[in-house]
Amino acid sequence: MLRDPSVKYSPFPQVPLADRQWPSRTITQPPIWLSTDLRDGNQALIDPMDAEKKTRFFDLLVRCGLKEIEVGFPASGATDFDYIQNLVRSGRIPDDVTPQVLTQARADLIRTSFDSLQGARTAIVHLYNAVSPAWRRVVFNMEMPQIKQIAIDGAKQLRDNAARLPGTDWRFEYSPETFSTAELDFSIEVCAAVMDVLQPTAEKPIILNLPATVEAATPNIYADQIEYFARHLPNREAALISLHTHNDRGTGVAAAELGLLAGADRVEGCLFGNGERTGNTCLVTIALNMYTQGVDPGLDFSDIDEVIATVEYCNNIPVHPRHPYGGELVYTAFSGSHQDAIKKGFAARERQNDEKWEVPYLPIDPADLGRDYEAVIRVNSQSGKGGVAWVLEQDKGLKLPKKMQASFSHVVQALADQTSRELAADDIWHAFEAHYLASEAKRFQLVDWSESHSGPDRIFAGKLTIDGQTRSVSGRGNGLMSSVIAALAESGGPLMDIVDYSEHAIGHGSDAQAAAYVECRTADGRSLFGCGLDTDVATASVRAILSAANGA
Ligand SMILES: CC(=O)SCCNC(=O)CCNC(=O)[C@H](O)C(C)(C)COP(=O)(O)OP(=O)(O)OC[C@H]1O[C@@H](n2cnc3c(N)ncnc32)[C@H](O)[C@@H]1OP(=O)(O)O
Ligand SMILES: CC(C)C(=O)C(=O)O
Repeated sequence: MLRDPSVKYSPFPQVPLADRQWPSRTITQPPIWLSTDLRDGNQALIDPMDAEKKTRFFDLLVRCGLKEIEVGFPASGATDFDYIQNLVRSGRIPDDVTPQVLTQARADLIRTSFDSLQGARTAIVHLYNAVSPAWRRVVFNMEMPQIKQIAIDGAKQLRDNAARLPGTDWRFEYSPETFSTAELDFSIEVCAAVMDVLQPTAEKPIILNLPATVEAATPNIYADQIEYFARHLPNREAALISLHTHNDRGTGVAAAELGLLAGADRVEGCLFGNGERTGNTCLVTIALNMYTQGVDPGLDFSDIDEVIATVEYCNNIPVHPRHPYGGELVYTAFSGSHQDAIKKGFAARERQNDEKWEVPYLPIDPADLGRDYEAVIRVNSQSGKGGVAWVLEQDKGLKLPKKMQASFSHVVQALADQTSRELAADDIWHAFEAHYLASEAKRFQLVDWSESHSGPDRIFAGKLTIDGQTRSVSGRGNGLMSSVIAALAESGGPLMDIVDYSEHAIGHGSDAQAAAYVECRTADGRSLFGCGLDTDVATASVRAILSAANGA
């Protein structure tokens, strides 16, 4: 790296727009969406999609609600050309979906592009040529007037080919490629020249797509560029302004969002941000960002896992586990304070009377995307009692009292530190079983019991295994639990008092079980926690006392 990067790189200049309006606007309605997965996404893949993959992707895009889909670059070769022709002939393009194709501004390529769409009811042909200084100099070795002429000639080809194939309702899109690094007034001049040729109207507008072909500035600059363009373009009402951002600086989504504030009508992008280099703007993220602001994006990602599976299959690229909204880990908290807040958020939700979503650390309800709540909390060495309790509740229906949660969490923490890995629900359950529930290794185990009354007292008569020997024990108290404690004390067990008791049902009907929890205090002031599970609630509480005694 250079000590002084300014010898090699220059800061991006400001846009001369003193009275910019976009910063005080909000997005209140969705744009027109175009998916370029089958074109910009596809051209960036190691192995571009074959017809089978393109078909699967196309069908997915239709299911997600895309109404404009860039299906390929027909002049690139037979793979795309044949796919597009077959797509048109197959009848699988719904009436409300418009296919779009991209072409360079070269007469033969434009002709091929039109031919690929022959027979389509309606279609968009998208023409591009780069307009920025570096491309003019390096790629084309041309001055501004010649670059403008490429666009004008291309527009004439669009017009003439549309006249050649009148069976289709043709629409046109023009991209001044590299718009965001070009002189704004020149982009406007070129777009206006293209409009002069194609004569769009408010009823049949041209799409002017303004790409950040390579993202080179902060998103506010892109927004300024869009607002400037929209305010200075002649005959603005005859154009739909479209955004096409790339993610080179990691702000492709932000740029598109600010571009919408700046007055754009349409957004081009790819699912999960596939595309050249760092990718195109992610349509899933922008759409769901709107959704979480209460704006219906008009795209349906309610089965996000199906979307991911198809996208990963077709692109042969995994969706990153931290990708917004879709990533495997984006609704998962491992850390204790997040888990505590999420658990409280879900508990508060059960008590509230409306749908408003206010679960801390979860910006969207995972259920809206077809995800369940199982993965929202996972346990490792960073976790806390709330997380452990959540997993036991989700997995086994156990609702541990708060102090017992804290006590058991030490057991789990030790296990996580020892194993240095995530603990699965099964690991946690086995630790709980080993710690609280009956097992061969426990000192006191229940075999059978009965209860009788003597005046105000209760008399517990139990058959227990104590230190491996089956023995009959009995105890007297003013309730069942105190009589069990008395029986234990007379049989070599600890002297304890009950400090806290709770119980709840697990499940419903004849399969229901009772869970009982006790906190006992020993003569020397220690707290012992116990849990008992049984189909009978009284037996569950007897087991809970024995469980606490086993902890002594
Ligand atoms: C920003 C983007 O994503 S743009 C889309 C890019 N996508 C693709 O390129 C995928 C499909 N492309 C292809 O299959 C091929 O590149 C083709 C069929 C388009 C063209 O193939 P070829 O002519 O063999 O090669 P190539 O792409 O290198 O052509 C470069 C020539 O086109 C010119 N050119 C580049 N872009 C354009 C344009 N938009 N309009 C007119 N001419 C252009 C270049 O200046 C260069 O001209 P030169 O040969 O006189 O120097
Ligand atoms: C052709 C245009 C729209 C493009 O893909 C880009 O500039 O990134």
